[in-house]
Amino acid sequence: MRVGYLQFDPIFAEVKRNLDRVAERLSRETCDLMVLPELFASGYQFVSETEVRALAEPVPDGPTTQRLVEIARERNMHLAAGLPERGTDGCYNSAVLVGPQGFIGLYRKTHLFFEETLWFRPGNTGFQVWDLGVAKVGLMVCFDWYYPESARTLALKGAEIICHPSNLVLPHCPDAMVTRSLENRVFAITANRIGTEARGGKPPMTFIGNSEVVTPRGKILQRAPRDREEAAVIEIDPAEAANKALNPYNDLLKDRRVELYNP
Ligand SMILES: NC(=O)CCCC(N)=O
Repeated sequence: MRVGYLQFDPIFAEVKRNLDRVAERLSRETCDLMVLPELFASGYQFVSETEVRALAEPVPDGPTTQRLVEIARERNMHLAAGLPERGTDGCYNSAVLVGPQGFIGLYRKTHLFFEETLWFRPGNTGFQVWDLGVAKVGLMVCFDWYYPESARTLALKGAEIICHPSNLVLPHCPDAMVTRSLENRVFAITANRIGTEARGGKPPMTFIGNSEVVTPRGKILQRAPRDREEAAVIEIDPAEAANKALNPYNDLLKDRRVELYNP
């Protein structure tokens, strides 16, 4: 199975331009599953609720999801990507999974970071896994990595690959995802953005790049640079995520002592 990430530098609010550039870049890639960053077509540093509402879109009928479906159909690939979603009860920092057959699923970011808490409602979908046939895939978004329960829940629900659209600004995640993959014996594909945003007189936010694919044994198969756009496609075997046995005496998930975990 060929999977990868598109590390990308969007221009804030230039949704059509960003989508066109992504479509052009993906027209040169062949893979089964490509992960794009969080808020990849809108940008990140919102300055008002009005701005968020203007850029947020319904899922799956909004333009970004529909364009992703078009690309998935044209390129015969699955895409996981982040976008601002306009729900019936407010806006969410969401991610969608689409494929050649169309829209597959929606995830709303559970753990909001920094000023996201001003603009978005906390996600209410919970962590979900979809069986693509070629692999079982789960979604989490950026700051969800800080909570081990995120990747653990996806692993317990059978995810072989965790798609992790991100807009990372802190330095720790790329190394931390090695542990998330190791402790859950899953593949993780983190797709981060690059660039800097400094809007509305706010302090600049610089995104750290370092998108990566990590194996269930914690091996980094590819990590992007900090400050260059990059599309990478790697051959993996999702079945490596099926066996949770560390040795004949230890099974990572079966051996959990849940009765002792409650604080
Ligand atoms: N957009 C985000 O959720 C950033 C999370 C903090 C970090 N890990 O950079």
